[in-house]
Amino acid sequence: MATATTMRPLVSLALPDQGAARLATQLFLALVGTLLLTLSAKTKVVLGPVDISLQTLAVLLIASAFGMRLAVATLILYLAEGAIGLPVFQGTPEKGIGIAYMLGSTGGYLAGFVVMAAIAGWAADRGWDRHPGKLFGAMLAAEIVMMAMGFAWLAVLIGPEKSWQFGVAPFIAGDLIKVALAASLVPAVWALLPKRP
Ligand SMILES: O=C(O)CCCC[C@@H]1SC[C@@H]2NC(=O)N[C@@H]21
Repeated sequence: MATATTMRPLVSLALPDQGAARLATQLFLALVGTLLLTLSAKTKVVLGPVDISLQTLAVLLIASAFGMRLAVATLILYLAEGAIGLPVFQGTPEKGIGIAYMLGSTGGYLAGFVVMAAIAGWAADRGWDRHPGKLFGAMLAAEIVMMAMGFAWLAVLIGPEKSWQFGVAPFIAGDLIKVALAASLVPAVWALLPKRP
């Protein structure tokens, strides 16, 4: 149910108001979102147990364009595709597939993507996607939570020192740039759209 604090995210401009058409469009968007996530996972620089990729940028863009509910559904669909063995993740199929892969070195980030989408989508639902400063703050919080989850799981597997060395330190600068990019892009799209009453 909509509340007084709920604003419509970008995707609402393309969504039918109700009924089967709305559901079908949401399903289509979720599938397109998982394709984008797969492409972003494969756009990578190989480093070691965890590689550099564009996944955080994709998660943040999807979340701020879709809003919390559709973004979380999209991320869950993405994880489900991976769980049944589709090669949608950074290291699939070469480092394994399915649940076995998801319990490996990048499992914490994969779970973290869902929380990241929820935080950034929550901000978009409150109209923060129109303001670069507010959106940057929310996306930075989302990034920190996701990285903490990635770090914690990797620390269980290889210890905290190595987890910091291989799972956090190499990504700080690049991920900050992705956060800044996502936080600028979405408000810029809103600014280009004709003002609605
Ligand atoms: O196996 C996967 O598909 C998940 C890979 C997670 C990569 C993490 S996300 C945060 C950090 N930034 C990057 O560019 N790579 C790592």
